[in-house]
Amino acid sequence: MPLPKAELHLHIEGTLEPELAFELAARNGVALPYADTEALREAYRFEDLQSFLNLYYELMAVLRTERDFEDLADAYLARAAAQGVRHAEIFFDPQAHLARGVGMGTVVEGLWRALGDSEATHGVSTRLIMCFLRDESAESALETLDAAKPYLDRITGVGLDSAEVGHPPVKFRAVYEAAAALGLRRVAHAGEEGPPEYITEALDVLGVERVDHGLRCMEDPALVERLVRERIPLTLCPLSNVRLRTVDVLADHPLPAMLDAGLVCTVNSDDPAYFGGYAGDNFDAVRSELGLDEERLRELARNSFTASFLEDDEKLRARYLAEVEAYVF
Ligand code: HPA
Ligand SMILES: [Zn+2]
Repeated sequence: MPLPKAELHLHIEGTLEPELAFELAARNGVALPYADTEALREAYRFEDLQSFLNLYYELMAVLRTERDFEDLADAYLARAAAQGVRHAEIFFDPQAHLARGVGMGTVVEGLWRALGDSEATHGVSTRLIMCFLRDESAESALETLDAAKPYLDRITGVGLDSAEVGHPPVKFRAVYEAAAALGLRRVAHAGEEGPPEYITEALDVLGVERVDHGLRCMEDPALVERLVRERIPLTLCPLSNVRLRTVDVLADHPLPAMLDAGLVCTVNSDDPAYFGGYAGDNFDAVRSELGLDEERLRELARNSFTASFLEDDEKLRARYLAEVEAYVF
């Protein structure tokens, strides 16, 4: 039995495996510019975040109907469950779909067809986090929040993703204020490719409760001290960092130093279909490549549940935490 864990940094569109991409392309009559799944996998050689995002947005063309989003989420939940994920807080990128003529209702209701009964079908509780694309305008983000208003009973929080450099958090001050007023939880990608100042700005201007990635905080000791003091969780994605060349090799990943510094780190998969592994694969990789011992792995699992947005179900959180403490490696 794998170590029980929560996944807090997972883009549902990034779970689109080549096999499912071709299946949905055939079902929807969409032509993909790749001969087969092998040729598509060949394209997974990324130079940086932008080269990944280009492919990530291109492949979304196959997602058209509620059933497509349901199948996508259902496939992810099955894989995640098999790797010990007991709770998943799942990002989605509505602007990438709205731009293709796929409505908010299709996306949210489609995902919900899988998420709504996932505790019963997969043994995985879920939350949905709607992300704004930071390389789109602030007005577009506000329009997206507006389009989501009929579905807020299904959406726990908002996030910020896509191309980071040149798109500082402050650009999204208004939409985060509006989201907070609607009672939504707030997270944001910061310090993946962008500078440590973006992390500070996400905290001070956007009021985020967790930082996605946050890796580059290590360049600013005063920021590390603050993150430790305020117990701000970071959702790290080790295999993603290697594939997007944020770190050269996994053995150089700062995770052990971050844990030693007292940061509340979690380990997640980001876009597992593209980056070579799901949540359990990321745990296995940091165990073998970074030499984390069992108590460090247990700490990461514990952090994943304490950092999760389970305030509306503390009994469930307590049950998960008890599973972590009782786990025998
Ligand atoms: O790793 C990521 N970073 C930023 N935006 C993203 N959108 C999907 N995955 C990512
Ligand atoms: Zn991400």
